Amino acid sequence: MRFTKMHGIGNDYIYIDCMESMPDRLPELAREMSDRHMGVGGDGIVLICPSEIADFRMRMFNSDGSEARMCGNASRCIAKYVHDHNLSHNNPINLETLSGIKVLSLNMAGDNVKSVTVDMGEPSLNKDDIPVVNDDGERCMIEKSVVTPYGEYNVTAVSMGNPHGVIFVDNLEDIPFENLGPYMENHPIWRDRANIEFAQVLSSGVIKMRVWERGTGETLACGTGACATLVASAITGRTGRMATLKLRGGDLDIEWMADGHVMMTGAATEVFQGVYRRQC
Ligand SMILES: N[C@H](CCC[C@H](N)C(=O)O)C(=O)O
Repeated sequence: MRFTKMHGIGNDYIYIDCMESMPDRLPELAREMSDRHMGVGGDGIVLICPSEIADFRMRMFNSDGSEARMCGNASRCIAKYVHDHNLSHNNPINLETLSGIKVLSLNMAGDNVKSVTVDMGEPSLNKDDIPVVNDDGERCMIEKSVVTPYGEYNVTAVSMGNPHGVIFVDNLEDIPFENLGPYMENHPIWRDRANIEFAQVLSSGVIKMRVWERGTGETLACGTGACATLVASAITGRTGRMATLKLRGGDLDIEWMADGHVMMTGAATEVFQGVYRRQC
């Protein structure tokens, strides 16, 4: 099985071109290929498939085998892949996802893809959309206090087509990330677990963040998580509607437009291609 290893500012996935055929037992394949010792190694797998309603269709599986409804960093890498591998010369490219069609704009330098801007669509703060277990009759969950064995934290729930819990802290160095991340990912307030973002606002236009992803654990970057963090920051008055999100793997420029759509711009990198011998 041929594959291409790519990353979006360090959020590394294994990309499989499924324009002709689709492997079976995808959760098992995701777990096996993502293993960093006995497989290829990655945060998960991403399938590039034909679509009847867009240019391409994305399916994305976390390293634990769970399928996600949207992946921001992978969307940018798909745009670069289909351009570089001559699958399409459209610009923008329409990508079908489980969270609707996303529009991917290639920012070119000559024939090289310098960066990609993704229209991530509109966020939702409605607890039913995230989904959050609704135990207090509130429509949204904004700065809700959650008591944990590691201290009390205020959580803001945002959907970018997938669930996010955003926690603002004074200093990212001072949090018990390895314990708090999985605890919050699996907290019973989430019906389907959640991606957890820890964010430190550095200025009105710069936010530093670390992310514990649902189904993968810590990643060096999370595109949907960066968008969710910007939205949470704007609605809680910490920043405006545009900021640079500084993640461990690099920066993303995010803007929450007046029309409600969130635009995310960042790099996409192809690292190597290979042939995988399936074990399962
Ligand atoms: N772990 C996420 C999917 C990957 C999202 C992230 N890698 C991104 O770039 O948006 C979830 O289960 O919803």
